[in-house]
Amino acid sequence: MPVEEFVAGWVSGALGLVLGHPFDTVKVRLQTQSTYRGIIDCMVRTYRRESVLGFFKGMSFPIASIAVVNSVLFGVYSNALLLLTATSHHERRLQPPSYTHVFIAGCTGGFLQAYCLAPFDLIKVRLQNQTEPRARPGSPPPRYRGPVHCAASIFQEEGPRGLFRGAWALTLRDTPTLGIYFVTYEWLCRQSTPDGQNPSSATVLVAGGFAGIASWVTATPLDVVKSRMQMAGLGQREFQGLLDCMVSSARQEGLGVFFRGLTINSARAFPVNAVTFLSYEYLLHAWG
Ligand SMILES: C[N+](C)(C)CCCC[C@H](N)C(=O)O
Repeated sequence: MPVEEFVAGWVSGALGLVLGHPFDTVKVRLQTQSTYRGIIDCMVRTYRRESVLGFFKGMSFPIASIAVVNSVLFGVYSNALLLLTATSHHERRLQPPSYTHVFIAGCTGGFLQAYCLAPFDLIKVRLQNQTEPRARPGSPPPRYRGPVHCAASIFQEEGPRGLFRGAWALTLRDTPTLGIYFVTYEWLCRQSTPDGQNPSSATVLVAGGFAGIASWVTATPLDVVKSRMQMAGLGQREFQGLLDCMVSSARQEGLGVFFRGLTINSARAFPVNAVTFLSYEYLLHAWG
């Protein structure tokens, strides 16, 4: 089994993540604090008070998890295509796989990465939703002191299965949308590249960016449901299941609820996935 794809997936995921983290910080602050007037106001105030470093708070944990998650996604995707079409990464430019094969391989990668991602994503969402200001002497400490403490508390309070809360919604979110991710990327690359040639760096950047947007736009409704199910069990309302969560959210807040965070997610998705695909292609080419 070729392993370069796993390593290239890991490195490219980490690069994309660093670039996207400032957007993620702004997104989380907008979602959890009501003092900002909008995206720009939040950026300006963060920069004034905390300098550029303010945008990179809390990045170490996602970096560790993206290493696992992205290497599984890209590694499984490429190896699934190898099984389906008997072509290696390099041979695929001359003998491009069908979009059906690309979609199946993408869904397989998405399905398996969702299971690795589930506990990491749960911890991230729980920590991101802690709105207490930084601990001051005398003030009660926040419920979770950090990622390790958060994982240990969930394990103790909700059992080992508690760590996989929302995993089903996450799997449903990621399986088809990562199929869409790779199909969009391949389609855009092929549109602007003569047959048999490697796509230019500019093409890879644009195709990767739009693949990220297409994937996030289609994933957003289930992203909202997933996050709500992950937060249940924390004294918030428990849902009977995924459908119950969807129906009651829509009833209470209208259909618009399924598109929360779409703008900032798309703004983040373009640079993150442009850089992810560019570095992935570059590394595999360099190891050629
Ligand atoms: C499937 N879903 C839309 C959830 C993610 C697709 C892109 C994954 C990428 N690591 C990123 O963070 O943007």
